[in-house]
Amino acid sequence: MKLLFTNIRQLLQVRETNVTRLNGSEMKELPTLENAWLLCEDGRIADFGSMENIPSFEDVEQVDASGKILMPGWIDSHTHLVYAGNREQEFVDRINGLTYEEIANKGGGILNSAKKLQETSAEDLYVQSARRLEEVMKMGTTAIEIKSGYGLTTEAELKMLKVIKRLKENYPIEIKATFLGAHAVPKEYKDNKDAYLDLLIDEMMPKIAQEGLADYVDIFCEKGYFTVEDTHKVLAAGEKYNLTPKIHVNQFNSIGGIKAGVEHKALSVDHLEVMEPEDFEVLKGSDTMPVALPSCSLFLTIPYTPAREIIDSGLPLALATDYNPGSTPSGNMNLVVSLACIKMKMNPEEAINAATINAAYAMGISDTHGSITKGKAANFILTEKVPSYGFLPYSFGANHIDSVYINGKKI
Ligand SMILES: N=CN[C@@H](CCC(=O)O)C(=O)O
Ligand SMILES: [Zn+2]
Repeated sequence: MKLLFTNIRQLLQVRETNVTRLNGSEMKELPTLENAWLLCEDGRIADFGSMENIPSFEDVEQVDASGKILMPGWIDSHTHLVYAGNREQEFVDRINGLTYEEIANKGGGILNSAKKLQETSAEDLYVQSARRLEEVMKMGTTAIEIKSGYGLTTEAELKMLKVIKRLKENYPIEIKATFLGAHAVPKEYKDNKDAYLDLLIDEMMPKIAQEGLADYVDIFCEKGYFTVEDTHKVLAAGEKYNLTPKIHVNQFNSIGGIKAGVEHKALSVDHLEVMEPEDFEVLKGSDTMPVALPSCSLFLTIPYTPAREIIDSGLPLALATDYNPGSTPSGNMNLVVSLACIKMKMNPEEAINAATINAAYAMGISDTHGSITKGKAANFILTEKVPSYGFLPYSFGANHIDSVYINGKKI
């Protein structure tokens, strides 16, 4: 099956040879082909070029992209999309003055979602999660990472990871699964966190590994959740099962989690709303991708990740949604890219690079996703008629998506 896009106003993120990640000032450049064509074959990008030199093709389905932009689909490298119910009440509590921390201390927050999830059947959880997955795919997300972490018992963590597996089987979108058993300490282990970590390491991890349910391991390294020492322990255990770390750090406090992540060769360190000079230093020269989650900052009214300092110090940066019921009940990557420009002072080029090439790196799929490169997955956003790519983050709140393609098929 061949699919040919013609008269593309702007073909974005064109890389003749694969680029796995963009550091610092490299993020300013977004290679763009004006008035272009692109051919897909068997779900992959076969060729592309300028309309001035378009070859003649036979047996192709043609899409006229006049006035439209064709670009790689968004890659969302950090989500908690599998969850039960919602936390609308906590939203109202925060409007009325409580903080996220105060709500968590009262037994709300992650523990509230864990209770709901434990009481929800696997089937119901699947149906709720599938609806969210379909929603984000329509908004241009063509690859996504999904975490466990609202189970907090062996049974419920496995239930979450099996739902992710079922989503992988039933949807064309690329999905990576992350085991986040260390998301919060369950009530029953309030005074014995070590016993919970033992359960996580000695019972949950072996079962998850045996059934091949996770690609990555995560931990919420934060005051009131898990310490740096806990982080070392969980990540070292994950290594034994080939679970590469992708961790939650520096959301509210800088306590040394980034250093721990880098020492364990974390693929990414995520959140980073609070950064100290030593955090920048440990990231320099590492293979770890910093990931910012601006819609979490918007929803919780907490600081935004200091993107400018990160990029201007020569580091790479990726963007993701953090879609979850407590801190970010939104999986809209278009909004994330707008917020990155508006609130974090990233240029449109930097934000688009952060949500495509660098996001692919943070998900471990750089070889196959994230750019318009021959042989990569034919995963695209075809926009409505827009004047140029800068209009996408500028006109925030609108998605401007005409259609989304995954593996060369319109979804
Ligand atoms: N910070 C930790 N975990 C999630 C939020 C969890 C929740 O509130 O349910 C996050 O990334 O923001
Ligand atoms: Zn998160």
